[in-house]
Amino acid sequence: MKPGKAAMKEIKHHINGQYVSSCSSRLFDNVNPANGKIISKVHEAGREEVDAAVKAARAALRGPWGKMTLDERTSILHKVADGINARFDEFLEGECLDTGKPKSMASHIDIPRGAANFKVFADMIKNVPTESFEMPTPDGTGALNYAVRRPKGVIGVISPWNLPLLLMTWKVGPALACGNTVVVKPSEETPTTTTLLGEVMKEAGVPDGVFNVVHGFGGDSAGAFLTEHPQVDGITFTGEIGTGEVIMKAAAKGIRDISLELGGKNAGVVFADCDIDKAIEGTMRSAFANCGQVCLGTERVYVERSIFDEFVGRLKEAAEGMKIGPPDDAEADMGPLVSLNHREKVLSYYQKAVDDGATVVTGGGVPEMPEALAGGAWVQPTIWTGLPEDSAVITDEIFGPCCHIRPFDTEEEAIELANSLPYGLASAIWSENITRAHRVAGQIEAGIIWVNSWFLRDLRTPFGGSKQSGIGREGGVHSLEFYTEMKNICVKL
Ligand SMILES: NC(=O)c1ccc[n+]([C@@H]2O[C@H](COP(=O)([O-])OP(=O)(O)OC[C@H]3O[C@@H](n4cnc5c(N)ncnc54)[C@H](O)[C@@H]3O)[C@@H](O)[C@H]2O)c1
Ligand SMILES: O=C/C=C/C=C(\O)C(=O)O
Repeated sequence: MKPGKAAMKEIKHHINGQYVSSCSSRLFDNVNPANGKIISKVHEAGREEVDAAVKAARAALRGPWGKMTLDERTSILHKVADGINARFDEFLEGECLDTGKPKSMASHIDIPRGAANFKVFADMIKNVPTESFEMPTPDGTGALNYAVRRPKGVIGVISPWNLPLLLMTWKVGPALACGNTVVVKPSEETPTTTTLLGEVMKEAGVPDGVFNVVHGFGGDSAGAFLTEHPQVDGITFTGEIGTGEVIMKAAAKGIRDISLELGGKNAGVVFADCDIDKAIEGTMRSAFANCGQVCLGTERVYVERSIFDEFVGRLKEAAEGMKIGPPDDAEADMGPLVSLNHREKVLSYYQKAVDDGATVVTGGGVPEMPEALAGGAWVQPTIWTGLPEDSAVITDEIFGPCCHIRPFDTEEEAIELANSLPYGLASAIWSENITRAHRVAGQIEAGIIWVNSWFLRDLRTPFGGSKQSGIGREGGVHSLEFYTEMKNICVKL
């Protein structure tokens, strides 16, 4: 190292309560997508580190964690939440460096939800009852059945890069509340906050081995090694549909349970009787928030013909009014995409839209940014009209700040268009006619429907996708269902 030059930060695995390097010394770059600069070097786990993490997690099931009372365990999880809040600025800095997202957004959504995910599920496991049934027996004395929850065991958690802390804790919170131990493989794009959480766990009194982190990529790397590991009892995954298919195959070996929260191509349906101010504001967020990198986002918008031109004009004006900027810019509405690689994918769809004959209402390219940010993964918010429904731009999840708007004439047509793809994660319906809104909500094939809102989250509600957008539900008691084994005890009286 040259004199005066600070050493590059290294991100290590967190195994059995210790930060450890990879035996292979294989490191990969963690890049700041706002300027293309390397933030840190990340250790890539091989089979050996993954095995050590899984073994630590298994041993911890039988250690102090497994012997704690529910009160002890849940009070530790409250301390984890408090620990995240106490180190709020460090989490915020780490999340925003990894993703480039505006601090104004991450400080309202990502980090607070990271803490809330521990509190909510700690409280839930204490308050949700299990069932019991009394039954008659031929001798007249009867029997009593009662169900108890037991931890599933070692849970493998594979999480994506778009809301790194939020989506990882959405799984780790309930998994630990239910008494499991975890091995987390965060996205290679966003390793920082998951690693920092290891320190918080330790400070909060979570016993060693309960929360482990291994870093690396998916196929033929840490992700695959973890999901294929025979000592992992359950796998919870959020990410792309294609990855979900691979993980499902891995889980089949040894019959391990899975929860899959996958992608989609969500439809917004805007009726002429909507409050158009609310519909524009909500569609803006659903198309462009987090630079369009939200699984619940709306990339297909269907608008009733009588308000189509007004809606397109106003969404264009709103999109053009957005400020694009780096995390520290308090005025910024939108940051960069997560990586230059992902920008290539998004821009390929921007080109495809033009090739397929779209009218580019706004955007369609790369914004001009100041010199210091020129190496970042910036992209313009983009709106199209005029594409045929079979264009890949309409059928594929792009995961960028873009949407296509198409007019419809009848409610039936809108429902048919919304349901036309093999995905079904979320949908947003805009109408002041509440009877119609209920009627349409009941017919749209998606796991999550918002009426006159978007991304309004109550953590007690079922969350997940229908069709190819996922398997299972998390949230509320549904998370408890996945992260516990229900055992029925039948006592002859
Ligand atoms: N339904 C939801 O709740 C939800 C939430 C957020 C994101 N998503 C979806 O996630 C996607 C964006 O995230 P992404 O690009 O990080 O997804 P991704 O599938 O590429 O990666 C997600 C994680 O899986 C790992 N992985 C990749 N290949 C693997 C393999 N063969 N075995 C094991 N692990 C593997 C990655 O390293 C990463 O940690 C979008 O499709 C989005 O819709 C869904
Ligand atoms: O990008 C997808 C966002 C998912 C959000 C949640 O899982 C949540 O709010 O719990």
